[in-house]
Amino acid sequence: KQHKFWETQPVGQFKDVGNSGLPEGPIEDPTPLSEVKQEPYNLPSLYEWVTCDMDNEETCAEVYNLLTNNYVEDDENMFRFNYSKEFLGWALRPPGYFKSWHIGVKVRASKKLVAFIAGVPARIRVRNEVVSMAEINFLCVHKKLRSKRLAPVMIKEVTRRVHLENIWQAAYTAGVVLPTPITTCQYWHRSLNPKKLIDVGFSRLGARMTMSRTIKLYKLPDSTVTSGFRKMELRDVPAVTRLLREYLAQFVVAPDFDENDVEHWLLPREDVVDSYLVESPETHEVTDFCSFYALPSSILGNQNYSILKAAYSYYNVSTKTPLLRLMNDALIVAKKKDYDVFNALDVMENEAFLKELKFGPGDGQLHYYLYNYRLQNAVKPSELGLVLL
Ligand SMILES: COc1cccc(CC(=N)NC(=O)c2cccnc2OC2CCNCC2)c1
Repeated sequence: KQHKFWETQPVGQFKDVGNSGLPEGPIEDPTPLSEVKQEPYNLPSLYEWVTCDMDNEETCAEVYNLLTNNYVEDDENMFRFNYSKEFLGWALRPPGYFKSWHIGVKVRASKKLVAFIAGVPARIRVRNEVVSMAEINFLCVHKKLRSKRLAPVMIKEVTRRVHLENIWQAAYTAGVVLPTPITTCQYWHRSLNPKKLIDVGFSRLGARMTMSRTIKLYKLPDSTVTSGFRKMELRDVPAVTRLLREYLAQFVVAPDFDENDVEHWLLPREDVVDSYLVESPETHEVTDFCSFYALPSSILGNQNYSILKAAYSYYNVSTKTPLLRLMNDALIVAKKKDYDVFNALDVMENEAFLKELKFGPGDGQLHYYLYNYRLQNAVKPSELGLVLL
């Protein structure tokens, strides 16, 4: 019964794990475009498909409101992701994006948006193969329409529209185990505003710890310590692209960023994404890079606070500045920008700074998946160079 839908899909199946007879790579071959289903999948008659034009303020607000009230919550239902409209506009419109991959479901009668799923194109390298993929994200069904089996038909519809653009693979993450994770990551949190985190129930006062002792434990300097540390600017795109491409080459799965991608995904945008680099004062060479994105959460049911300001570690490269010092500067700027917590996954080389910089382990895991692409051996989180929003 479990995974009835996923057992029908070209994904690594649990029964095949460890079967070294199956080759690494695409599971199914591309279908000739003429044979791809031309018309949308059937929805229950009360509902209709809509394409959400994220250039349109009103549509962006509809998607924002649906996610704000119905998207992913933590395991204890105390917090819910609250992606901002600006963030959604950024996340869904990278170079080469397809409007047709921003898919909504509306109630025919009321025109109310009750479900959403989105994809964006990405070139992802898997070992030595660069594969054109869709990164699928923001699958959301209104709380009142759960268990109506809407998610499978939405996944089939976005897959159909991705196929129409001659793309046959996808990457996605989930907090739940589906057939079959390519890796499972642990998430970690670094308190920046411990008093608020304890007040809202995100953290608990440590045993034998007082509040003042806890505040002192997480205190950070007022300014960064690395000389040459500054915000990334447009003129830095070529250097950051070189630095990032060289760095990501070491991972089994990683984005194949070009300058256009770097300009979109890493140039700072107020309250969306922040990027800093170290430019050597002597040689003016860009030697290090760190970045984080802004993903607040609604706090469900607290008298004093309604929003948790969270920064999420994005891509970081250290070649001259020790990673510890680079990431501590990232914490310092995040604190300065009034973030309450700095989150990170144990991907790439993050493990090297998590414990040292006083991150605590989160109580959940994030699983990474590839669609229609078999990876012989599971990837360790430290071999993963891909961060999805
Ligand atoms: C604190 O507010 C939350 C609101 C909803 C869910 C969670 C727990 C959770 N599920 N966290 C993560 O998935 C997570 C933890 C650390 C880093 N990235 C993460 O997820 C990213 C990447 C996947 N898409 C969501 C954001 C926390």
